[in-house]
Amino acid sequence: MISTEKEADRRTPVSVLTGFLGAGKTTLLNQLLKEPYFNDTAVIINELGSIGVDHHLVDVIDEHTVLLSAGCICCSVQGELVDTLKNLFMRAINKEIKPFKRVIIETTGLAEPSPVLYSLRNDGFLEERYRFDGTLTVVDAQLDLDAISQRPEAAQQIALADVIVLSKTDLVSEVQQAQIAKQLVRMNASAIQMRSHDIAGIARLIGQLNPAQGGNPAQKTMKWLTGQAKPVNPTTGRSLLKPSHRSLSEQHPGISTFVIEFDEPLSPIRFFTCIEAIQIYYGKQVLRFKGLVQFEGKQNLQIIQGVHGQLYPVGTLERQIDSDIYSCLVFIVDQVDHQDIEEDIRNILFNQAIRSA
Ligand SMILES: Nc1nc2c(ncn2[C@@H]2O[C@H](COP(=O)(O)OP(=O)(O)OP(=O)(O)O)[C@@H](O)[C@H]2O)c(=O)[nH]1
Repeated sequence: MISTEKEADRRTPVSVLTGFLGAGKTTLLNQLLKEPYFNDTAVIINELGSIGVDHHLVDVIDEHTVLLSAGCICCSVQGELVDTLKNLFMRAINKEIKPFKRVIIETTGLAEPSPVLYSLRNDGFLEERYRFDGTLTVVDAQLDLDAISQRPEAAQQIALADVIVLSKTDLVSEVQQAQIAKQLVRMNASAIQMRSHDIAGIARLIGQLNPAQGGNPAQKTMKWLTGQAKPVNPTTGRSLLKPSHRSLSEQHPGISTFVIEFDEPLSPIRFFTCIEAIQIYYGKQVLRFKGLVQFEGKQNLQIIQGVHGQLYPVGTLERQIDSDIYSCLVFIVDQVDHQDIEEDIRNILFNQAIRSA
């Protein structure tokens, strides 16, 4: 019965890939896009910073990859998302791009996924052509879930998940994995739990969740959408279904993002000394930083990734990018003055001094 209904629905499925800052969304997306099944996938990447980095980190960049930058789909760029979905459809119809069979939207780490659902259901053009397929939420297995769930965005992403993908399981013990899995069940009992290394298993789920046809366990999401449950943010009491059109700082109090650009190659020793000092000095106030950095003596840009105080192994961007940027670092911080941190970074990098505490 369900499969007949599924066959009847020819609309393009739209899956939302979400998860808190640095959880591993882009890493998972890259792995999924390597699967032949995902060849005909349109990807929409939403980034907070005014200079996007993530789209450079996605390995398969083609005409189907669209960047929505400088805002969060749950705040300022919701209209842009609607236009992007319309444009993709029209460009495929007009044979400007190859037809695509599914869409994956990678949200920012601060996004509440529900406004995406709102957009799909409240725009006649989109509703006829696209169907919401479900939300995959990536959760970093290293994180202290009690602490992270204090952030309303993170709690929301987990609560709305149809599939929870536990990432970085290689960095924690089996016991810790079992503990976090139990905690996640308490936060969302209906979501399917997967491990991020099970790419084939995750791939099989995408496009098949289809909450509207009851084929998926995340009834909660659909109840929220259809008004059978009260769709409010448990922390703020704010409706989850209305688009907010608020700025980043209004929507996510205390959190802000900024970009530091460098117009000369950096000394790697100074750079890593600087990052360590900044992490010690600002601690958990630096939620996330990432960037592309040109080091002295290196031909390719290096990929820098930091998540909640942890610097990840540096990667190399194998291809050249068409950009005016020499090196840039995007920071997402909580209650930090941008000028202070930028001054500290430039001081350590170029003058070897830091403000006293
Ligand atoms: N060891 C390990 N590292 C991982 C895993 N998944 C992601 N990472 C690393 O975690 C860092 C952040 O990963 P991303 O995929 O960029 O995270 P994200 O959720 O896309 O980040 P934002 O878009 O900034 O919120 C990178 O350095 C990844 O290499 C994993 O399963 N194991």
